[in-house]
Amino acid sequence: MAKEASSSKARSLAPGGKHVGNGRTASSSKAASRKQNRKSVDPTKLAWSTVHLPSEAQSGGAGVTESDFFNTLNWNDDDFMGLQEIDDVDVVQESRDDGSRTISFLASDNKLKGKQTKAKPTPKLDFAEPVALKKKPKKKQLKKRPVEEVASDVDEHATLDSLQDADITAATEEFDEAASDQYETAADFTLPAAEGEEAIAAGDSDLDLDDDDLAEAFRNAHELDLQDDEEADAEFDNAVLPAWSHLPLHADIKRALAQKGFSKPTEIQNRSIPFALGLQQDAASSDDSDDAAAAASSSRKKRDVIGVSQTGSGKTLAYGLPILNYLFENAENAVASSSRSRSAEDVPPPLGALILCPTRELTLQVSSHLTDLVRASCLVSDADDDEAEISHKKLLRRPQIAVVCGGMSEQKQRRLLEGRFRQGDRKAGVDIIVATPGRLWEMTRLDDHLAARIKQTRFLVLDEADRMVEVGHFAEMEHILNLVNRSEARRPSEGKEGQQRGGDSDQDDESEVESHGVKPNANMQTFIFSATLSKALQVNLKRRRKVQQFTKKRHSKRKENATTLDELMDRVDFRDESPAVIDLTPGQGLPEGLMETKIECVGKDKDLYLYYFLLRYPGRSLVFVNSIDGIRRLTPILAQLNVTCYPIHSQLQQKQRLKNLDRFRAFNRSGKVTNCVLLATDVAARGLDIPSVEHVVHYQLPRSADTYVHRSGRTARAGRTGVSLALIEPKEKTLWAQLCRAMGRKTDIATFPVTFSTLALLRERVELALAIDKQTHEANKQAHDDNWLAKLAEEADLAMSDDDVDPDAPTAGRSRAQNGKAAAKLNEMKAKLSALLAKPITTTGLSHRYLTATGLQGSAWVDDMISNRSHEQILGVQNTNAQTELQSRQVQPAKKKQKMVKEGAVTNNKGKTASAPQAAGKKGKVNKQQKRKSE
Ligand SMILES: Nc1ncnc2c1ncn2[C@@H]1O[C@H](COP(=O)(O)OP(=O)(O)OP(=O)(O)O)[C@@H](O)[C@H]1O
Repeated sequence: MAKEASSSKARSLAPGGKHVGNGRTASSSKAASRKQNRKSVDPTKLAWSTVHLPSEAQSGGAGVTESDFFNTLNWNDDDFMGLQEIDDVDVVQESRDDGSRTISFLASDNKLKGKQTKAKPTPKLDFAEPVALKKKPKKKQLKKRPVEEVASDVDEHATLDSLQDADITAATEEFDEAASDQYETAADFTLPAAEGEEAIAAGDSDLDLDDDDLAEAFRNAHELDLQDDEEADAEFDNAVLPAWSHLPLHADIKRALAQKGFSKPTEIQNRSIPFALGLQQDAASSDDSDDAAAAASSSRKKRDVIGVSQTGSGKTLAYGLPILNYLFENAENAVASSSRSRSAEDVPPPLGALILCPTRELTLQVSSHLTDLVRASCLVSDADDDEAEISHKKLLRRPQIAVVCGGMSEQKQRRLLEGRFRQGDRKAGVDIIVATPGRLWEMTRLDDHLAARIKQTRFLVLDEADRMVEVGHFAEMEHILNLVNRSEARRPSEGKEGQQRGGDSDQDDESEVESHGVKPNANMQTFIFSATLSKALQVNLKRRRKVQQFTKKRHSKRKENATTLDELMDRVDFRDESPAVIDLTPGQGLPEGLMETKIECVGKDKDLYLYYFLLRYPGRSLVFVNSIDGIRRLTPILAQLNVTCYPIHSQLQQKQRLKNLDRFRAFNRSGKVTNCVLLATDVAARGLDIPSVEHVVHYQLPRSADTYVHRSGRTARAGRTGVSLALIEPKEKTLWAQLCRAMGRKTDIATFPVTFSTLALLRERVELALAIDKQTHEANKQAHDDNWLAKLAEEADLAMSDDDVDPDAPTAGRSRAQNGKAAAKLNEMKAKLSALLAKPITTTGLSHRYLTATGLQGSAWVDDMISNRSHEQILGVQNTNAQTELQSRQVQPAKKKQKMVKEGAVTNNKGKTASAPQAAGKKGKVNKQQKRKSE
């Protein structure tokens, strides 16, 4: 075997990347002798140290403040995040005759984390002949610490250079104790972001090593140890999860489900997974049973599925589990076969699944949901250790998921798509791509390799399908679907036989179109899911084969009168002649636990009612506004009123969008839901799964029933309860009636009970906040105009006086004195509002100074205080939640009437509760009449 050795310095600036260098000036004889003492070492045993951010970060060298510095960093690139380095280590690459290579790391003992007495010196990592390692030693009791932590401990006291061998040994002894399993250590080492959910969501958890040689060395290290996992791969005991026992999912997936506490499948999962796995051949919906197409398609084992079920019912796993199951079972085969075919013809390996979602946040969430399950499937518990830990060796074999969406670095997404190194192959590419159509097409059209992978995808998912195919929304969808679609001439609708195939063979139809050197996958399974796929759409999807729709004539006609229905039928090339349709929506697609309610009020009072609701019923509330301008107006007003709110809309930077979502999701230190508001446009209406959202408020009505359903579905998820409140102004009444009609609603929803005396007390606060906002705007505008003028004057080298005002400017004529006056007024209003906000609201008839003087009411309040039931901000009322309030009014109509009268609401002559402005107006009239009488 001819060997040709070369020494290299490797560098990487990727998260989790390493920088190996021997660039130290080693002119001394000491250095020379150190070189002589070098031997081949396991890279995972080296004492890597974390690379810290440049000192500008601390000094603000790149800007005025530290945050300025961070703002100047391009976070879309990798900067120094996660980089680790080591000096004085040689990376030696040796080529063999057969084309394989070996990589070894040469270093002296003092470069290791500890003494190497326990571990055998690592042999050269050999691609061709992996060396079987010793069985994994038992874990020690001491808790494992990540390498970075230990390495930074060392850094704190001295540089590696200056440390004596003994010091290094002492500093790393603790780590050495803990890291008895070298490959778990390696996994910690190479997956520093693996502990952070966000990183996983963004796809950072992969072995994201930029340097090929280094990563290959790690890969080999991992591969060598993979054989150790066999005992953990034991059969799953179905008694642990009896409700899942009828679904033959991979044992590790069942372990993950148990670990996540998903004790039984949700109904959509229960009904759709059997079709996807090929267990059930009749369509789930009974009306399909007489359909000859169903019989025809029974020859096909694994079915295409169209799933419709209410929001929050677990649709992600309904399509995710069959995909993961396929990939878990076929992982090794797929990679092995892909590498074979690649070496022969250089054909890109097929993609496992392509999941298309309408929003960026949803792509991240779907990816995170599936990654979570994949990670949970890799948990192994040691007999000595109660706590299960992730086996990174297992994780390496599991499907990799990458997100492709706008607003984030395209370059990084490209790199993530390459995936990590795996058996017998170089980077085999990720298995699952979760993408928004825009960015995916942008990347695909310039990348034949990616296009070829997509073309062969085994699964295609359209999540929120109705939205995805909405006319004019995702022009790029058409291009992507064209990639995976077979030629139109081969579609079943043209009457050609032979499209149905059982089994999973991907190479049995030679006549299909070829481009990019590959054919679309004849066995691709298509999953289409949404909470709002209309019945008509489902029926037509089932009958699509009967419709002669693919002639060019019809195609052009469709373009003119296209509907969502036609779009979906025309665009998706189901391989299954009659996809299984599982529709579990009883009618409107709203979750069972949702309590809908409304408040009718004049438009200018919406802010007041919103504030009332948010103050009276604290919790996690999602407020939908129709426009970005609306959000920009409301955010500062709520902030003035001390309501913690985070905006989210499409014009916000993606980083900020995600940050705001995270803040909204966050729990406080004691693990409780924080009282906060997410102010959102419909960018957050679909799919987002945020735990414990108690209220959804439609500040403005959506323009379609589907959007109303999706917005409302952000609460009452996964079997929980929640409230959806619509604020309806008079001009929205027609729209509301249309929405109700579209949802097939016969009776209107209940009006939310409002305590008008409390509302009146809040009016002053809201009016002040609005005035402050207006004044601030004016002041800002004035300052902006002044600055502009001053700048022009400065550039022209002119002196400015009060008279030098642009006569055409709207604020023209305002003197400095006037500006000063305005500022003083603004400060005064702010002070007044602060004083109001500092004092809790006191309900009528109650004095918080002289509790005992307020009789029964006061003593009841004291009782409530003692038993912790009183409202924090409104004295005299109990801390009830909106659901209880609504329920109690609905359950006790008689009591409700009484109470409403007591609270100031007026019932009209039809016995219905009057809407708020009506009530307020009538009350005003009544009071005036009484006043006149008494006079
Ligand atoms: N079998 C299960 N048991 C318990 N909880 C589950 C199960 N499957 C999924 N979930 C949980 O249910 C929640 C909602 O799931 P998911 O987001 O998939 O709903 P969805 O139907 O896609 O909602 P939407 O229509 O709004 O997109 C998630 O938090 C998920 O973890």
